[in-house]
Amino acid sequence: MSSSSSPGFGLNAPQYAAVKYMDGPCLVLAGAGSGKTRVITQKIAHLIEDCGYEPRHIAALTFTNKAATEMQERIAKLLKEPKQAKHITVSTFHSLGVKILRQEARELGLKDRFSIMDSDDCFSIVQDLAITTDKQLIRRIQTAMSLWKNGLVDPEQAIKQAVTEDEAQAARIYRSYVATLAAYQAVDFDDLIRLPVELFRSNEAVRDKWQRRLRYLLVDEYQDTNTCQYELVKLMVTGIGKKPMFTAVGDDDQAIYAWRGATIENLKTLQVDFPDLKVIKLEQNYRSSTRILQAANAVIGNNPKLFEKSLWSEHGLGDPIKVMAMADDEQEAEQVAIMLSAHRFERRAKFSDYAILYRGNHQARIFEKALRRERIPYVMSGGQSFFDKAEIKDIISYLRLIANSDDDPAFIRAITTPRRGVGQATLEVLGTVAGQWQCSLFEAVFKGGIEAKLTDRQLYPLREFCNFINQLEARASRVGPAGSGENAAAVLDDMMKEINYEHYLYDCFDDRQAQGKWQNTLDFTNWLKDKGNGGKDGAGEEKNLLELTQMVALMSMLEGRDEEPDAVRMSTLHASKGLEYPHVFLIGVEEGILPHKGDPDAPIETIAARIEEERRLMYVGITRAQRSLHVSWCKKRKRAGDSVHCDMSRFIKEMRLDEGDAVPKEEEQITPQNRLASLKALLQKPRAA
Ligand SMILES: Nc1ncnc2c1ncn2[C@@H]1O[C@H](COP(=O)(O)OP(=O)(O)OP(=O)(O)O)[C@@H](O)[C@H]1O
Ligand SMILES: [Mg+2]
Repeated sequence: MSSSSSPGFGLNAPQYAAVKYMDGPCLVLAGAGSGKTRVITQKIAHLIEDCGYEPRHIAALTFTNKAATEMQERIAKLLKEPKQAKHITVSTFHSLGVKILRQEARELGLKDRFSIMDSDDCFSIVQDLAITTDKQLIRRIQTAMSLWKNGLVDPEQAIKQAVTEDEAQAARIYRSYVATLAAYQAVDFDDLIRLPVELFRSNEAVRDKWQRRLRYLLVDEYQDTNTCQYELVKLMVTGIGKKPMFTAVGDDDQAIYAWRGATIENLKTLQVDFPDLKVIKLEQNYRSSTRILQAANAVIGNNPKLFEKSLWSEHGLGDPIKVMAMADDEQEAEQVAIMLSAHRFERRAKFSDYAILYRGNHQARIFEKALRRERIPYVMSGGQSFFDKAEIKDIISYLRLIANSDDDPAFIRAITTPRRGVGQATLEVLGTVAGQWQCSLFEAVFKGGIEAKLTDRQLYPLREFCNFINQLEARASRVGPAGSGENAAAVLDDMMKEINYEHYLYDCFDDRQAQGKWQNTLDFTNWLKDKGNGGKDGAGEEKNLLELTQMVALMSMLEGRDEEPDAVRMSTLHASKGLEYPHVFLIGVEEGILPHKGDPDAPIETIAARIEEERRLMYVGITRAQRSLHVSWCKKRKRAGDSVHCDMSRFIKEMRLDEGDAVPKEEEQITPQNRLASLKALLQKPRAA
């Protein structure tokens, strides 16, 4: 057992050892809540304060932007000079990729103002290339392409490897897709990591430069890196005559991204590739009370073990875990909302102390309604992100076009929202000639010969639009820390005024909708201005409009904005990784949902592997809770209008709850009718610590 006395930095002995270890590569392998992320922040402070590292020579990789922001704030608090924190690269793999690509774009034949396509853009591109509207098919092709990219398989290799006709078709589309992105001067999310890897592999000088730039690397949630990300880490830390300097932390029991190409094998590979890797294990959990931890250990005990681990906590037994069987999903949502409200009242807790966690986004809708009815404020993560809202994407399309006029998808969206007298027929002609001339739509508008293709009346609004974008571009490129004084805020404000977006919204939607949408765009532009000035307290780097645009593209990936009002967090299990909440409601824990039903025709070993991954997801969910955990499942659930019978998830049985962990009888459930009495009863009970 680890000692809980603190040898320094507020850490236990093995944590301290991991922080102090500077002789080479180091892997901290430990269960949930054991302080892995804390080791990373403390180690960064140690590198700066005690080892003479300059902040700009340190890079820490986190799994989400939110985690990165939090980490940077925490490090700032640990430093004698908190301002130094902003010079540390704390980012996701994808943001680091953008940083590298932005500086090395030319080496890759990209302009430095490349666009980043989100998965909707990519969906449309594949749709065009595959000449199909079959959404399932398009998604399958997208997934295949993503796995190829993450596995560092290029189109020619993919074509050669294809066995079935479906694979061959996907591989051919992959080849055209890569060419299309190149024509748009655009990259997709997978490229953000793949391209730096290719660059570092092929260009020793560039790799050397980045190795000198980033001298110590730290990786959080290492178990969820994919082949490509692992390759990037390796390329960044190894070189002839160079001692690899990095610390990775991870937990094989929390690997939940195999479906996106992540591979736990990377944990083993690390030991093979770096034979003198120092492996440190942590066993004390600082997050959860013992009952929660025991349930988590019991569940994950059903998976085969890669590494032996056992977690314990000093927090005492804690509240019993409550399992609730609900009649149906309506009742589940209603009950959870009422119970949460009562629980919060009883504990005098904040809304933000609560999280409602679920397997899939579709489960959230019914809860949103119930929460609204109970007047419980909530924020969503891992669902439809703020940045995926149509109005936000409209504004972003302008920003993207200002940054990169070759970005055809952005061009089409911006020129048609609001409409500027450019019709579909005009755009089709423009698209055809741009294809023939091998140039972007924007470029085609001014190319000699276009007059023969389009009438003056068609051409005029096109040119007016392009001139408008050019003017904004000229101003935007003057924006920035070293700019001539015109800041991102002014350019944004003028742009919003010029396009008269508010007017457009009121034209297209009813007043209430338009108002909501307009408020969203205001929230967005204000947030953007704030980021441009270096964030809330100016703790981050100042950013120009181009950098802001690229940052926004990344935000849409996994998460929402980073503000934290006092609200209940609603999140998918995937998006809850690394986070902790005093009180957690884990909902919809049924066979078919968690574990997810998956493909019934899959071969046995993949079914087994899938159940194991689902079990890890359950483990992640349970271990988010600090003090209380409620688990609910429904006997019936509506699916496509029909009410279908559901069974309790095997994972609930696997929690091996004892008598103390209550399963409330139906008559004990709180209903709107007996609610007052229930609340009174709650208040009369002695309050838990
Ligand atoms: N030595 C310690 N003393 C007191 N509290 C600690 C210590 N180490 C970690 N903690 C606290 O325990 C909680 C969990 O730590 P942390 O988030 O770093 O764990 P983790 O291993 O990264 O968890 P996960 O696997 O879920 O990402 C945090 O609130 C952290 O501040
Ligand atoms: Mg962590």
